[in-house]
Amino acid sequence: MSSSLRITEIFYSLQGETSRLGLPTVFVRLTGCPLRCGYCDSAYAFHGGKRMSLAAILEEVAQHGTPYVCVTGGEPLAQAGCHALLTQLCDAGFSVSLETSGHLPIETVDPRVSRIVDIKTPGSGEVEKNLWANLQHLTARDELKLVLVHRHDYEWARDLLQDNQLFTLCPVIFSPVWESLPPRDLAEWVLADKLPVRVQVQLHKILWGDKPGV
Ligand SMILES: C[S@@+](CC[C@H](N)C(=O)[O-])C[C@H]1O[C@@H](n2cnc3c(N)ncnc32)[C@H](O)[C@@H]1O
Ligand SMILES: Nc1nc2[nH]cc(C(=O)O)c2c(=O)[nH]1
Ligand code: SF4
Ligand SMILES: [Mg+2]
Repeated sequence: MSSSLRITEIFYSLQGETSRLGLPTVFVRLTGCPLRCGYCDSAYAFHGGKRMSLAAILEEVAQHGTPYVCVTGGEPLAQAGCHALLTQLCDAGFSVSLETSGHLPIETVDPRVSRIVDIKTPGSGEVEKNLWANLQHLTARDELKLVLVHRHDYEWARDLLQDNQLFTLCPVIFSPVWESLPPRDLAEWVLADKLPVRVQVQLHKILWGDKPGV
């Protein structure tokens, strides 16, 4: 049934990631994910959730009275109805971003949406799930994100970006796995290599800790 979606949570917080960092934002977290990244901070969204109609989701989002909406999960694109949700949010005038694992096709996403496409690293345990064809669909309004577990992930990401000229497609974010890779180490590696990437630490976890609903 594509006119409803399974939803883990809808909440209002500061955007903690991407170039929209710090903006008051409504988050819609869709339930379910076909991947199992070892570091996942949203495993509570793998199962359960509440089935909601698109109209009910739109209504709850609108109640927060803020223009920025981030659709995430779980893996949002794993539910077919996600596309209609994204389009309806854009039609309603919201500025919409989508957090996706890069495992499912992004080219059918409404072009008004800013697509934040994760490239899964070896340290995630899910590197073989990357859908490399997605890279050819990225535009300047999208962002590439690499969440890094350790130095080996950093070198893998750096070499991938350099060998394939990925810096030119869209902004690139390097983010350390929370309380695993020290952010200062990542910062110093990027400075030493002079990489044109943005090092980003999850703002909401600095403010409120690692928990649902923030
Ligand atoms: C929970 S995922 C949901 C969207 C999608 N499944 C994905 O992986 O992009 C949202 C973002 O959080 C990142 N993330 C998950 N756990 C993390 C952690 N422990 N530390 C840093 N980033 C994390 C993911 O890599 C992804 O960029
Ligand atoms: N504040 C806040 N910002 C976020 N940006 C992306 C998130 C996500 O879980 O995808 C997230 C989240 O969970 N909380
Ligand atoms: S793809 Fe995203 S939601 Fe799924 S396990 Fe990985 S980080 Fe978690
Ligand atoms: Mg999160």
